[in-house]
Amino acid sequence: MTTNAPKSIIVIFGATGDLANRKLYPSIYRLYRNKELSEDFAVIGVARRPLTNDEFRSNVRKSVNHFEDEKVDHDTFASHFHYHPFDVTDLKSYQRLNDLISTLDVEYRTEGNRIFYLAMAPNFFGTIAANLKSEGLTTTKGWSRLVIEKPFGHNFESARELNDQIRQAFTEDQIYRIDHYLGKEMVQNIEVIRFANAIFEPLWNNQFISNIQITSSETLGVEDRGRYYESSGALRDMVQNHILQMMALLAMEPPIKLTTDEIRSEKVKVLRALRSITEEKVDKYFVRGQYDRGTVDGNEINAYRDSNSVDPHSNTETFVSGKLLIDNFRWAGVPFYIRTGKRMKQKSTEIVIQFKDLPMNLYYDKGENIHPNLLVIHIQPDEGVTLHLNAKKGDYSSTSTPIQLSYNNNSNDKMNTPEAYEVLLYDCMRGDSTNFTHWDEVALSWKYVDIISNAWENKSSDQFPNYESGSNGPKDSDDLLEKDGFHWWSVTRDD
Ligand SMILES: NC(=O)C1=CN([C@@H]2O[C@H](COP(=O)(O)OP(=O)(O)OC[C@H]3O[C@@H](n4cnc5c(N)ncnc54)[C@H](OP(=O)(O)O)[C@@H]3O)[C@@H](O)[C@H]2O)C=CC1
Ligand SMILES: O=C1O[C@H](COP(=O)(O)O)[C@@H](O)[C@H](O)[C@H]1O
Repeated sequence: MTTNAPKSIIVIFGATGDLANRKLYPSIYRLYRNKELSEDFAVIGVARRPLTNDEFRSNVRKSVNHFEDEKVDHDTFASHFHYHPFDVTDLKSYQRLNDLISTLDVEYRTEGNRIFYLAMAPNFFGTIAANLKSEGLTTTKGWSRLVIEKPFGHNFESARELNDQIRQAFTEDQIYRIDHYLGKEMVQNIEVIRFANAIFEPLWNNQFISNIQITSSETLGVEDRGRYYESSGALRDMVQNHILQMMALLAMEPPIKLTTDEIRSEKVKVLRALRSITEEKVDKYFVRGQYDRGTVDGNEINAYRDSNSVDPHSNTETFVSGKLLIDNFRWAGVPFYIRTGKRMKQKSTEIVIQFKDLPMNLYYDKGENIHPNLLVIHIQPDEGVTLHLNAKKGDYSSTSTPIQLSYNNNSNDKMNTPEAYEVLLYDCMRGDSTNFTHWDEVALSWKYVDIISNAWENKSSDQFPNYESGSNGPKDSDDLLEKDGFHWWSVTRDD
């Protein structure tokens, strides 16, 4: 991060909600504490409930009170926050919001710069964007930007409709579609590992890589989001966005420059090269699962179907694994296996790149079990990289043993690793949209995922629930790789 702190007013729609309190206020606090945000910033919170400025500031202070940082005066920090209650569907209220922005613009010297952050249910996105435009809030002497939370649509058609609505009010370069995985330190590190190291890029292709595995497992269940999750499921919730984004970063060609447009254009090419499957073949390439009761971290867990706001006969998947193929020169024949699920054994996001075996390995002749070379990118909770190699055992024999070269980002500088939302907010203020998703990426991802979700919607599973809470998902997911002669590399510490 540079120290060139941008000046702006951030208007948060949904200011009393979970996302604002749990993620956005702490992120703004950390930017402020790290002096990445100048004193010239103001936040306007919008929601319906009738709070005073003081009550709102007190809520903001509560959301950051776990930072016991003596260098920061929490009252001074909270004094930058202002509350403006109204129903976002009420067109008349936008004029008053505009007046408040103009007043604060002078007070905080923010030079007309405005960020509109839509931390609200997606059915409001289009209305808010249209109202901002029609009431003149997007016309300013500085810049105005729109940050949109997920989900961006429910399928390609609804995403296109939403995009058309938003594009009536904002240009593509003013729109920042959040995918919080793109703000994670080690996801951003994929490009650096690939393009700043001479040893990997020459091997990064189908001649040397046998398969790539992306796993994002969670121990949490659907919590109190049953209503949203019932209409989403793991495929829309995690695969359409986070998983396909990580895959695109792993598979893209080196961009000619590290600019937003060049990187995006390479990612788009990967998504275009994804081999589309027909509805009939979905079950050959994808496995779905739903958690049953079980034990996670020593706690007894109920089945998904027993969660709040979930249909007791629900057919929603809480687990997906799949085999993706990319039809281009670099990746022809290399499966990308993906896996994500709730209530699994461990919270972990990891990428494993498995290299092909040597054409003739002299140690096989000696009956030794040579471990394949793996490059593991640990996204979370551990952050780092491990390279699995073989070396001589430290004894008098000449036998080999697997060894690991590890870099652990957490142990180096854990306290300073920025939160994903913090990085993304900061990027938005600087006008850098590299780590946000372009419409073309969203559209292609939906088109790919729609075929799978249509197939599953047309044919309900008669096997749900099919994995125990606290496990690594259904057995079919293991079989998916076994058919190809592979297996999932473990993401759990105690396996
Ligand atoms: N929570 C999370 O961890 C994540 C959330 N998201 C996305 O972020 C968005 C917000 O989620 P979340 O914070 O959980 O939702 P919440 O339900 O917790 O918050 C919704 C907010 O919208 C306000 N609101 C609702 N209706 C209106 C209205 N008509 N006019 C003005 N304000 C209104 C509510 O305040 P009031 O009732 O006072 O009006 C509240 O502040 C969603 O799109 C979600 O998918 C994405 C990733 C993670
Ligand atoms: O977008 C989402 O992501 C979270 C997982 O995020 P992580 O940063 O904790 O890995 C997931 O729980 C949620 O269902 C989904 O909407």
